[in-house]
Amino acid sequence: MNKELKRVAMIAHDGKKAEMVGFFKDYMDLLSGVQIVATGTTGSHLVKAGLEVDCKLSGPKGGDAQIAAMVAEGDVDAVFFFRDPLGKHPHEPDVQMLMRVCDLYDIPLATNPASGKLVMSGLKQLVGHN
Ligand SMILES: O=C(CO)COP(=O)(O)O
Repeated sequence: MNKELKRVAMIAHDGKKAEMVGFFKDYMDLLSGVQIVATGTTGSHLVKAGLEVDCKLSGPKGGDAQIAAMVAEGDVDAVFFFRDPLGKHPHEPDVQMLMRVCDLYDIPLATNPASGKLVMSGLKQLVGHN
């Protein structure tokens, strides 16, 4: 089945940012022409790695909430949110809200690189990408 892949969201807690940048370098081909939205600091790392990114606010300052709103409005096709299960996050309610909204609207949500790989391979099939 061929479907247009318009926009994906990328978010990583501090302990996972380097892993996220490495992860996405493997999917540059698939992502060419796909809009990327990210929380502020994650986005700045991805920009440094050569991606074009719509950077929202930093997560603790409302970035997760901004991306949740985009998901609710049907503007995001998949969310890659590499969470740090060992960290404490002052904006944990926003984190939970983003994940809840993904579940509510049945939007693929990968919270670690292993599930990220599976979502990416699903997206490849969806868009008929080799
Ligand atoms: O806190 C985050 C996700 O909850 C990520 O935010 P930053 O990308 O701004 O660090």
